[in-house]
Amino acid sequence: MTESTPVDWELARALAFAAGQAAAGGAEVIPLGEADGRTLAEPLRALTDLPAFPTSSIDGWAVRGPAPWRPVGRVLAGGTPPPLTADGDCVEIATGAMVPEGATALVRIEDSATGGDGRVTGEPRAVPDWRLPGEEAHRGEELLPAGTAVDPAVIGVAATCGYETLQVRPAPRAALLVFGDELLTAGPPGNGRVRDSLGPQVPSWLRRYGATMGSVTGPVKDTLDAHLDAIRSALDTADLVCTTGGTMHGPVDHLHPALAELGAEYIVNTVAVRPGFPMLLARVPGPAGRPRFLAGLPGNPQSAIIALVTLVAPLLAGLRGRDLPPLPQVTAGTGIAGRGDFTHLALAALDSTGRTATPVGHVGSAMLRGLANSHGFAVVRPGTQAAAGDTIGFLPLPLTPGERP
Ligand SMILES: Nc1nc2c(c(=O)[nH]1)N[C@H]1C(S)=C(S)[C@@H](COP(=O)(O)OP(=O)(O)OC[C@H]3O[C@@H](n4cnc5c(N)ncnc54)[C@H](O)[C@@H]3O)O[C@H]1N2
Ligand code: MOO
Repeated sequence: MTESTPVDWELARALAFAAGQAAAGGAEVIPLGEADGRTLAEPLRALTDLPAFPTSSIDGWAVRGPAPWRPVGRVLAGGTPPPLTADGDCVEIATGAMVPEGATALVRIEDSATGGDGRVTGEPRAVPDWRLPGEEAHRGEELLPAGTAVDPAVIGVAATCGYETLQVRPAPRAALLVFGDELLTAGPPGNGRVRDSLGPQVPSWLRRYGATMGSVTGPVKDTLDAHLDAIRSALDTADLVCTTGGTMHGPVDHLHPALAELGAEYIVNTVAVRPGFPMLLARVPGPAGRPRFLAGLPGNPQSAIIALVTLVAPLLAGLRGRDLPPLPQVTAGTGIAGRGDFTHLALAALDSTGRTATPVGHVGSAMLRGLANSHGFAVVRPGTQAAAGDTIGFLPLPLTPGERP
């Protein structure tokens, strides 16, 4: 049986992040429309001045010299107008159209009048109604640094600049293996059997942490051979294999023996955190020398999620070229007990300001009800306890703002 000293919780996060960073992929080129959630592998630079040409921001007239003006043509968005060569000439112009060379002002249609002789009069506004080249960005200017998280707005800026593709970090590919002969995959629990609650939820958490989800397999039979086969086959295509259950040393807990058989090297083997301490993260030799990872999530469902937020989230952040987000500081809404030498992660809900965290109920390690009512975990460090009003760390779940009241 493998005995190990539990690693401090903050150190465990840092080790997982560093392991991910060290194994992060280079760059790949993907179409803009597929880039949401990726990380820029190189800075995003303006390919031209932005706007790229003097652009009308109104519908009206581009005029030259003093009024009245004689209309000599029309320029629509998308066209390249001939220059206005003589004072007293104007062209009708549409919003978004290129302002002709020689124009001295733009006059809004509603600020103009056309006389019986067809000549136009009117007053330009004090603030010019056109956008100058380079107003938003100059050609070659860095708009966003490498390491920027790609979101829809970043995709929009890239499109504005004229990009069709982006150089981004590869998305880590994850697979999930669920261990436990006692698990049911359908119907209500009873007669010694429980429903697998991790197979259905862990892939969605992994996606929220930026992984591309591959196979989900289970329940895998409780034999060492079945574990080995399942892990080997998952490692064929995944950068990260998450397993659930079997992290302890019971009669049918085969994870540690399987890791030994695979020649895995522990990055973290048990963490000084409650709940969730039997969690582990290992590096497994992969084909073509590419590092692969196995995260062993404990079987108790809340403990499995704590292992995800503790080890898997930082690992994936490192693999994706992201930073490890610092823990926000919040105020404890009530007292929260410490757990001796271990860090206590207490499921908690934030108030509407997001600044006060109050523990919720139903938080046993075998329960999930508290998780579904929380925004994350209040962090009570070893040897401490929190009193109401104390400032403590808070580890958020990957929920979008407003998703959970
Ligand atoms: N002698 C000791 N036994 C245990 C200790 C200990 O310190 N000494 N620690 C307990 C703690 S803490 C945890 S956490 C669990 C972790 O055990 P495993 O990772 O080996 O998990 P299993 O034994 O396979 O399962 C534990 C528990 O969780 C249920 N389970 C498993 N998978 C699922 C799933 N996909 N969906 C729902 N429920 C699941 C399983 O039925 C068990 O009830 O070890 C303790 N034991
Ligand atoms: O720490 Mo276990 O992980 O209590 O459920």
